[in-house]
Amino acid sequence: MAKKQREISVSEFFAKNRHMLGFDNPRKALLTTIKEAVDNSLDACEEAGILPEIWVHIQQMGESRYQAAVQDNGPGILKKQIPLIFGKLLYGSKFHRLRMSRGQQGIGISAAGMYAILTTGKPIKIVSKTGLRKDAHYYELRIDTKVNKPEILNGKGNGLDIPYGERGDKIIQDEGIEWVTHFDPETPDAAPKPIAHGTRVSLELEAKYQRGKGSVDEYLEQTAIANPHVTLHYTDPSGVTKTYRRSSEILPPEATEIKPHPYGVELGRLVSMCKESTESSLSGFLTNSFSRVSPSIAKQICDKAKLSTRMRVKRIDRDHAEHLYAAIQETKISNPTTDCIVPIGEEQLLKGLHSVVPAEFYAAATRPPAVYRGNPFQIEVALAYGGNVETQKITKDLLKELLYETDARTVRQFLILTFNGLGPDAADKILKGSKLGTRKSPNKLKPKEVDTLFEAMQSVNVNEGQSMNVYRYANRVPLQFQHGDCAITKTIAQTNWRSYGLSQSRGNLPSGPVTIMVHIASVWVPFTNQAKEAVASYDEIQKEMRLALQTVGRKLGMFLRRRMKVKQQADRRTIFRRYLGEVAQAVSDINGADKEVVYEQLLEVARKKTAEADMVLDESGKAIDPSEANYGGGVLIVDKDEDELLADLINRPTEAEANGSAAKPADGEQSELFDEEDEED
Ligand SMILES: Nc1ncnc2c1ncn2[C@@H]1O[C@H](COP(=O)(O)OP(=O)(O)OP(=O)(O)O)[C@@H](O)[C@H]1O
Repeated sequence: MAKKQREISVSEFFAKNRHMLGFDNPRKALLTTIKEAVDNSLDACEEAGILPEIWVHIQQMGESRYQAAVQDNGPGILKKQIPLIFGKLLYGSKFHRLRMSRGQQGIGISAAGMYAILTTGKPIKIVSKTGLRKDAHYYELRIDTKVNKPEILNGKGNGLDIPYGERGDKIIQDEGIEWVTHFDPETPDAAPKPIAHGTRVSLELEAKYQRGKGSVDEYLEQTAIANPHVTLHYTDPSGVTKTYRRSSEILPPEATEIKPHPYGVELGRLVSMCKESTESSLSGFLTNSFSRVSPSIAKQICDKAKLSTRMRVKRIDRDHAEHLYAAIQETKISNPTTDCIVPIGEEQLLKGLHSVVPAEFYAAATRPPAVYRGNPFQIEVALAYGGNVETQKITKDLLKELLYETDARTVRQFLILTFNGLGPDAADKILKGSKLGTRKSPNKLKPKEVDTLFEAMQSVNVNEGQSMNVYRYANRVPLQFQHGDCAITKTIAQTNWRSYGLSQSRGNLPSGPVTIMVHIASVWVPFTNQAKEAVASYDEIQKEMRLALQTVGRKLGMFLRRRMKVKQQADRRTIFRRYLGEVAQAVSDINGADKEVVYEQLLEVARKKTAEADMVLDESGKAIDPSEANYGGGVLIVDKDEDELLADLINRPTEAEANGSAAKPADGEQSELFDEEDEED
């Protein structure tokens, strides 16, 4: 047995356990590859203070083979770093620091390269350039899993330098190197600007392209929501390019790096920090290695641990460290600074959500920063209510393509798996509407059946059968898998949405036409696995999520209650007004009174009787002064008709009343005239 013992390299381990990194099936492998590359591009651009522009290109190379390429206008990578970044697992700039970024582990893109090599044998190709007049570098490399080291395959093991200018252009052409050279011109007649720097990575891998939930398309769309400062060009395998243009020209403020907080450091880490420290005294070690430790706090810790402040750090053994660790827990140390967190912000959240999810009502809430295990974090929530379901947004051609692509066995399963927020009840309703049997296979539908399915998807009202559509984000990256295990989903399901006007069965997501996005921003997001798919359930994190959800929930409840009350009273007012003309005429016929005066008086009574249409309710449903009607910020009400309805009914007389036309019960056609106006209302 002893002879069989040998070291296992980290890449050998992950090659066997690729599911841990998000490569469990061909469809997910394509998504993870794109995601790792795009997240890196965004991190690199933001760190360098560059407004990101990213090109994503997926091409089908064989039945189950795709090439995924991602290019950015980031700072580029130094020549000698390129092989290590893309050809060595656990190599990166982000792991050893506490700074908010999308990547943190140093595994992502090299793991994608390793998966590509394992499944197709094709090397990962990288072009990188650090300035307009600088050489670009082109590498084709593979990861040697036995030793976890890069192996450069082109340029006799040295890669290829591409000089600036025509000579370089020729090399690019001759070698067939893919590289977007210019930005799209801002106006059709403007000269296109050259791309001065950036990185392009392309990989050929065994993969499956399929839209719907958990797809590349969904990831890119959700990325656009949470990153309104990014322009994203996406060319899908059919060659269609979709561009998400940035809606904000402002980069998020730069995130600052912080030192670890003493409360967040475990014993083992404390021991290794002592070993690695170059400080001579214990006091110096404590004050310089941790945040929020002043010399006086350091003294308190040392006193409690019964160690001298001048003790040499190198002499600290496990026993000392244990005392030190216990003393840290007993000492009152203020929370870490939280200015290292950069939230998206309520305004940007509303903008982002509005640009991708058409709805009637939007609310957003950004909580103040908080701390878990010594790590600062911040929670944000945005909610959109109303609007069309995804099934109503698609074209018939797209439906045909989706039916062809899916591997769902039944049409019912296809509907649930493909469209966000479409629960089993809604799928059943559509099936019933289309009169298709429940067992029909989506790939085998006849053209006529596709037509009826499409019609049912457009016409059947599935608002009630919809379940809440949840977008989860960590440091602006969408999380698309493991919903059930994620603290975000759990907290949403534990929140009581019934009190905010939605229906919900206990412990489940509420139903209704609602999309909610929850963002956790942190210097270290506690993921449940290396594939970074779900957030771990720390009490502190769940508490902050709950508070943010309640804030937007209350605003939604207020909107729904207001809308219902106003609508009820508006209906009543409509009915009254429909008959006032007739009544005024009849009264005038009986007693000779001036019918216009009678009409005015009756109108006044009707207005008073339906005064609640003018009433504004607070979040607990109590009536408040209309001038104080205020959701407390972070709210966007979009639907024009709805807005006009509210404004008209709450604060102003109707247009007809204002110009006096409604007050004239002149002839027999009067009631019809009212009817028309009422419908408009
Ligand atoms: N497009 C890029 N432009 C500039 N630097 C990059 C680019 N892509 C990767 N890097 C550098 O390469 C390093 C390794 O990237 P990798 O995706 O392997 O890990 P990571 O982003 O640090 O962490 P994670 O494994 O959590 O994604 C990054 O830390 C970054 O410094």
